[in-house]
Amino acid sequence: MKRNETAAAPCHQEIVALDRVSYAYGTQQVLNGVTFTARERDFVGLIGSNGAGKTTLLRMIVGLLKPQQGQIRLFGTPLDRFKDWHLIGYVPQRSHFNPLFPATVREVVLSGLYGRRKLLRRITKGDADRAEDAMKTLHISDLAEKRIGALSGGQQQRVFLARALINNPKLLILDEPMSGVDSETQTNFFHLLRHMHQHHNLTFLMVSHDLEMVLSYLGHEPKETSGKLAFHVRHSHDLEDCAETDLLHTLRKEG
Ligand SMILES: Nc1ncnc2c1ncn2[C@@H]1O[C@H](COP(=O)(O)OP(=O)(O)OP(=O)(O)O)[C@@H](O)[C@H]1O
Repeated sequence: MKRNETAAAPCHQEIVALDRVSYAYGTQQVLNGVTFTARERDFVGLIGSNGAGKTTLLRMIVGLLKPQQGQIRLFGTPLDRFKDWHLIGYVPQRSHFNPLFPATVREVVLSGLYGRRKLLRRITKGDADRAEDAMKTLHISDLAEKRIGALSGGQQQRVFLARALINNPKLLILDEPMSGVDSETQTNFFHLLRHMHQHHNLTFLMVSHDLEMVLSYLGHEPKETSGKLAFHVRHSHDLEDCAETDLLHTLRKEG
């Protein structure tokens, strides 16, 4: 199939397109004909009550579940042919993380570099430098040797964000990144995301329960709804051109 050619200015390429996507677990229909497009530099908040199908949708977008009907395109390419996974950073739900996992912060951040088929690749000097950069950017360099399970919730969030940013992605997917941490940590983390959205060429797709903070940025009126899911969207126009930026370096320069 050809690249999707819907009207898109050079900086507003289609990033994620859901075209009548449906999914059922057995007889339980969870998603029914979901249609939505996220364009470059949109910040999309995916809001819905417990069981609305948010996680199911994210799992389909990252290729872990296959839609039973409909199609998903990433960066204009149908999902079953999409290979550029380095363009996508993923921040998982912290509650899915096993606190006994025996890895250091540096190892967790480095693991973001491994593409799906590169698990056995050797770590190059460039990889190591990139990890140091990501940790500096997120102010977690002093935690590099600590076991991830020994950190506070807010510190763990930063580690997972550093891991997601290590490849300089174009799309950042976050699954309830602010759950289970205190409100000050939530606010700081969201400010960091907002800053990244306003100043960098990044698209966000975030599942969240923290409605007030998120909706005050994205607006209370959803752009689209589908079943019990609502897509709240804010677009950033800060960058005047489409120049590529090295996210980690520019973020760090901004302090
Ligand atoms: N592996 C599975 N097998 C069977 N049913 C499932 C499975 N995963 C999810 N479900 C069911 O599908 C529905 C949607 O689940 P999903 O996790 O996608 O919702 P959600 O919107 O992310 O919910 P929450 O806000 O509680 O995380 C729920 O009723 C859930 O019980």
